[in-house]
Amino acid sequence: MGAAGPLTASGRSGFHAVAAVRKAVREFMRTLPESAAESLCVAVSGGADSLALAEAAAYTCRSLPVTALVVDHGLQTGSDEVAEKAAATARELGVGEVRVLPVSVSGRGGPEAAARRARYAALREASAGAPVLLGHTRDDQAETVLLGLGRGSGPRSIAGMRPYDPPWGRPLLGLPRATTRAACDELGIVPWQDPHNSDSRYRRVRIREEALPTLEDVLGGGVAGALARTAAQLREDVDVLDDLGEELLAAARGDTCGGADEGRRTAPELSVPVLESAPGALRRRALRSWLLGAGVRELTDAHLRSVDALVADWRGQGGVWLPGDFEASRARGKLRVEPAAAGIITTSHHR
Ligand SMILES: Nc1ncnc2c1ncn2[C@@H]1O[C@H](COP(=O)(O)OP(=O)(O)OP(=O)(O)O)[C@@H](O)[C@H]1O
Repeated sequence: MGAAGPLTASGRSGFHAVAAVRKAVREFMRTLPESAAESLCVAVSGGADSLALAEAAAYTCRSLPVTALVVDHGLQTGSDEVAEKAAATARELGVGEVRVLPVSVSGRGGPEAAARRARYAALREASAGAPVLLGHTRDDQAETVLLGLGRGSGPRSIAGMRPYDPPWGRPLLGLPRATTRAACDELGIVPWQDPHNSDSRYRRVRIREEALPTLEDVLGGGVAGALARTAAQLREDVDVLDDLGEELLAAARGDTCGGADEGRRTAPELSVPVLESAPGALRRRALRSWLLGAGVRELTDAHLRSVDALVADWRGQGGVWLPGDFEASRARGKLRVEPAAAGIITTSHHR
């Protein structure tokens, strides 16, 4: 079809949605640091969002090598055909290079979560440091915010997905999903409909099909946009607080201007008096960053608050158990974290 070609050559009017998607990509590209804009990948599932995005990237970034990456999870029979069809459509839309990445899906958390992990890992590896554009739209953002609110998540979650969180780029976060659907119509392509997207056993699907329309009835149209705007405002605040948390962490580690030495960076002890003097919101940010840096994963708010209690509510309690068999403890005015097997004597566990 060579859609990018004929659309440009004919200069036909009426391609409003295609133009809107291209504009979003152009504006996104302007925000990238120069070093990140030498080549580009687009993650293409074959759905309307990522196909409209692929066309816009190929058209807008003609001077760059653009590669479409299609992940085949191999979960359903025929998944290879879906992937090949997505790849063929991306080629038709003008993408120069297209790669299908077969992945094997296994591990914890059910097939959906495992597929998602495998997909992001394969995309990251195949992109070799280039930005990877994803087709998340404003509606996806609104759903993410509502899901976070329903779980009682913290501000980082409610702040939603970031437009650029290297290597992931999300140029379409400001556009409604209807625009990508309309763009596909204008381009004359029929996108793949993921059966999961209409399976009401998924909470996200019910948010999309039931909760958001109800909220629109009550609050008026434009709720998705409003939620996305709230998320964007929150992101600015979260970024400031995160930076302050990092400063507190550096102070608690006793870093000098030159930064911590290598040994300290991997398992630094933190000064309790420095942490004690800070507000809880910053302290918990500093502790989170410290624990992640030490290799602790899957930290919940409850874990974080238990570690924080070693600082702010100290009653001589023992170590705090953390996922991955780490233990945080306090002794002689210092906090430390290390693998539990290292022999810390634990008098109380927070499992
Ligand atoms: N099989 C796939 N191959 C390549 N890219 C994909 C694939 N599936 C999804 N993507 C990319 O991820 C984007 C978001 O898709 P989807 O919402 O289904 O994925 P998700 O990562 O599970 O979403 P979320 O991040 O909201 O949980 C798509 O627009 C596309 O860019």
